[in-house]
Amino acid sequence: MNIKDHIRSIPDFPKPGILFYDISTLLAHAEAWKDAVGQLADAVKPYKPDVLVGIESRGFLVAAPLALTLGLGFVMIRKRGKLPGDIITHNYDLEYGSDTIEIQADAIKPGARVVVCDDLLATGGTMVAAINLLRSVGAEVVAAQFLIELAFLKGAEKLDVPVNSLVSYES
Ligand SMILES: O=P(O)(O)OC[C@H]1O[C@H](OP(=O)(O)OP(=O)(O)O)[C@H](O)[C@@H]1O
Ligand SMILES: Nc1ncnc2[nH]cnc12
Repeated sequence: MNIKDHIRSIPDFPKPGILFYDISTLLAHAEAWKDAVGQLADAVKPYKPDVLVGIESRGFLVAAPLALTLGLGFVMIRKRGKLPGDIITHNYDLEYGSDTIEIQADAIKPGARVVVCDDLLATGGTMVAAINLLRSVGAEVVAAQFLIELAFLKGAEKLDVPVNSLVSYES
């Protein structure tokens, strides 16, 4: 199964000059998606995680089925103001402006081995922020797992954990 055959690229979204890699077509194809989740499971298993974390929102689509497949719990990192109860917040800078992500304070046991999952690695800013947030609650981040890596943006160079992706694009 070639996963790239099920990913659609759409030019000029969300703005002119950006090529958007759309996973809707992969998600809609049960056989291809099952195969992709199996490949993700094979990639993540060697890190022996205690728990998987997904980054809102497309990261949830990757982390939740993967956690079920591996028999692990799944924890959400969400954007500002979405999580109830005691929350730990992390603010981070973007090219223009800033953003905030959050996790529930009791979601991760101190020292837990965590693999963080997202659908796509672009500049790496989102994953750097997620790793910093997880470390602030005592997680041991053992890997970052993606479905897609936009290798030409060199986001992996910003990450100080092992980085895995199922498919990579050079432009
Ligand atoms: O490596 P980066 O440059 O940080 O970009 C990658 C992030 O961008 C996308 O999320 P988006 O903010 O579009 O949110 P969504 O998942 O809710 O669509 C994608 O799902 C990653 O989380
Ligand atoms: N080019 C892209 N395609 C899909 N999702 C993205 N998230 C950030 N950059 C993206």
